[in-house]
Amino acid sequence: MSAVQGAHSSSIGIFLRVKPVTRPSLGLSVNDTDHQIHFNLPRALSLGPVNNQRENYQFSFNGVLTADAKQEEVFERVARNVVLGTLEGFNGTIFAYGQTGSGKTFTVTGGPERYADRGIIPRSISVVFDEIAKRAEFNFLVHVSYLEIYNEVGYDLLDPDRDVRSLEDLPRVHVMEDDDGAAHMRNLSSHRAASEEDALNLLFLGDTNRTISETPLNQASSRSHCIFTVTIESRRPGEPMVRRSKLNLVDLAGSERVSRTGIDGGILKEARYINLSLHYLEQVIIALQERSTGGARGHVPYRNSTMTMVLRDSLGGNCRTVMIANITAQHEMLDESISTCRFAQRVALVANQASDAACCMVTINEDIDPDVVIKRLKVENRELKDELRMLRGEGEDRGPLTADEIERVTTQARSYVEDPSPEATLSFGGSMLFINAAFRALKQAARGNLLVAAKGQSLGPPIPGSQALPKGPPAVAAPQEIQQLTEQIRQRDSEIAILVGLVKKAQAAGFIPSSPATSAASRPAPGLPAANLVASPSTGSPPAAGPAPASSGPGRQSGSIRKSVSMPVQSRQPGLAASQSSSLAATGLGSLPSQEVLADRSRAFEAFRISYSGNPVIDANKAQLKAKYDEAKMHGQQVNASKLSIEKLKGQIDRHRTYRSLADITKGPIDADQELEPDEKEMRLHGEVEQAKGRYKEAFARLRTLKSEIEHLHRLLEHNRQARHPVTSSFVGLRGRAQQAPTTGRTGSSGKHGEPLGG
Ligand SMILES: Nc1ncnc2c1ncn2[C@@H]1O[C@H](COP(=O)(O)OP(=O)(O)OP(=O)(O)O)[C@@H](O)[C@H]1O
Repeated sequence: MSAVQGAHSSSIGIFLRVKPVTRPSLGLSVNDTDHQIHFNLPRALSLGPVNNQRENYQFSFNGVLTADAKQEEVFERVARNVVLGTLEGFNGTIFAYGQTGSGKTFTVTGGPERYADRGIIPRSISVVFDEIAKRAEFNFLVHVSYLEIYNEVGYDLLDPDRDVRSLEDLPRVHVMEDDDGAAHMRNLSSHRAASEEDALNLLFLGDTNRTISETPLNQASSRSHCIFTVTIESRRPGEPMVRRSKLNLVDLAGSERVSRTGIDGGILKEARYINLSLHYLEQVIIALQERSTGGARGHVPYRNSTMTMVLRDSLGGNCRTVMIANITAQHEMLDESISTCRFAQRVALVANQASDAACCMVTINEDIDPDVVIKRLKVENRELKDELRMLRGEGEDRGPLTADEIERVTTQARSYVEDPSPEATLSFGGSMLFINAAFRALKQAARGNLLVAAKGQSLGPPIPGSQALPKGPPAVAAPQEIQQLTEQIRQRDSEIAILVGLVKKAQAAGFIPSSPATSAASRPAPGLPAANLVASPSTGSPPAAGPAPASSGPGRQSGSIRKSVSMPVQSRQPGLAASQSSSLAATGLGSLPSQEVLADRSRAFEAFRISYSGNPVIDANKAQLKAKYDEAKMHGQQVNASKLSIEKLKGQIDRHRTYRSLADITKGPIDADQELEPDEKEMRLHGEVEQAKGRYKEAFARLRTLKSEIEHLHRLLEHNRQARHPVTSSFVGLRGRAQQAPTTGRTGSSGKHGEPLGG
């Protein structure tokens, strides 16, 4: 017998994710093509919450992620659209539901070991900032908050000022409801994240607080809910309309129920939730499901628990919501997996927003920003006052026009005269000062024309403050002038070639990392032979091949190098080496000895290296920096190893407690609210967890210190280079860019949420 339940007309998307196990149950088969999962239970296993007579169960989802699905696929199929929606102003929620150990945290946050294991949160952060970079026409503001709810109490995971040792050290958050029933978190901090790295650092801080604050008895990761929220605000510059949206990424507590069997073994009841608030979540879902399917249920019991209040907008509200049902393919867990699938089917029947919402009725959250409107009205007000004053013929309370203003008026008047279009206008607002200056400029133009007509007879001196308007076609530069300029350009190219050579040498010597910018810079501009970039510095003569100077080509890289190198301008005459040498000497490089040395780039660089007085200091700093990096790597490995061992131990504790709960049940009726006291084995495991945490904290604290020491050393190095050697600041600029490239990409993701990886 089988039961098929549909999931396709819902506005809450449901996805199934199956966690890989070494020996998957034969009673479970997943079909990714029709998005279904089948359970086939032998009668003997039909215990616990599983229905008494049925052996086959079948559930449909919007998508099924099999055990071999990678984190990237999960993000693309489940999360990307929701995340993109938040950039358009739609609220979004993604929540993971499933029993303890089924892979919720792995799915939402990610695994601690490999970069590829990053979960939905760090990937969403990347997408948010990538998309922001693409939308230059908008101004964005991103804020992050991280809330943990344990035993109905909310805790702020992002308080940077506290030394967190237990959950109680975290600031408490209170959920308040306004008149419209919307939930507001009092005391939950919200942090500005200006970049992906900022947001990843906040995630890392929250996860660290989450790990450290667990106490042996609360088992917080399994029994608490965590909600990472990204708030996005966007507007076009100067426009009053502002869009605000929220992305909630939710890792729910373990959903397992302790089940019990009636005396006759036939009647099965759900007896006890490990977490009561999930029971209330189910109540809310049932009420919403009844309401969505036209049932009589009017009241939705959101207020019964903190978590349902927080998620109120995501369930039956104005939000694009997706649920991930995490199950494990382990045979012993099939009853819990069926229970998770069944819950997902209920969720799939909930329609968000209005009752007529068969499809997504979620609305964009747009508001008028009163600040912008006020600013605009003030400007309008000022303009109107000016106009009024002009119409009344009142004087302007300012002095005469400045030379720049007169120049601007004259230029505008000239463009006006030159514009053949009958629609051309000349406007200076209400200012009589400007209008008069424009008249003077026009008069001058008219007199100029008369002058031409009168064959060169002047009508008098030009009007002070105005410029003669052009009387003919623009002057063509003299051939000598062109030649002189071409010569200057060639000399510049030679200077650049020398500096590019120096940069390469500096890279080879480990001064600066090689960057695409420098290597691209050393390539010739398109259409130019390579010889163009390595012209002989001793003569400053043009390169043998390639008649066009580098600057005339469209090579953008060459142009950018030119900008970043601050060479003195005097070297307009032949004899580059002399001017080059003096300019270098002026910057602390010492003088480059001769044209002969300069002709050989390796010798020139060596001369530069030796003459550079700051060298030993830099070398010492570099050695120190390397030592710090080595140490950081070691502590990074320690942090990861401790984290892994904490997770393993927690898994053991969970399993041990589950066995004990089941053993209790077989002995007779149990009190649903009574906590299991830890036994000897559990206490021992908790002790080991505490030790691992100690190691984790110690290594993490050292890492933190090292981070600031490393940053400090980097600053010192940059300072040394820039202060002593302004010319090489262009190298530093290149180096800075080369360093930034990876940071803006994935710095924070070198491990789980940016924590360092051992490797
Ligand atoms: N898809 C997966 N691939 C590889 N490892 C996984 C996968 N899913 C989970 N794991 C591993 O299984 C273990 C338990 O997973 P996880 O902590 O994510 O479970 P959970 O459902 O969040 O448990 P809890 O309710 O206790 O928080 C972790 O070591 C995790 O790295």
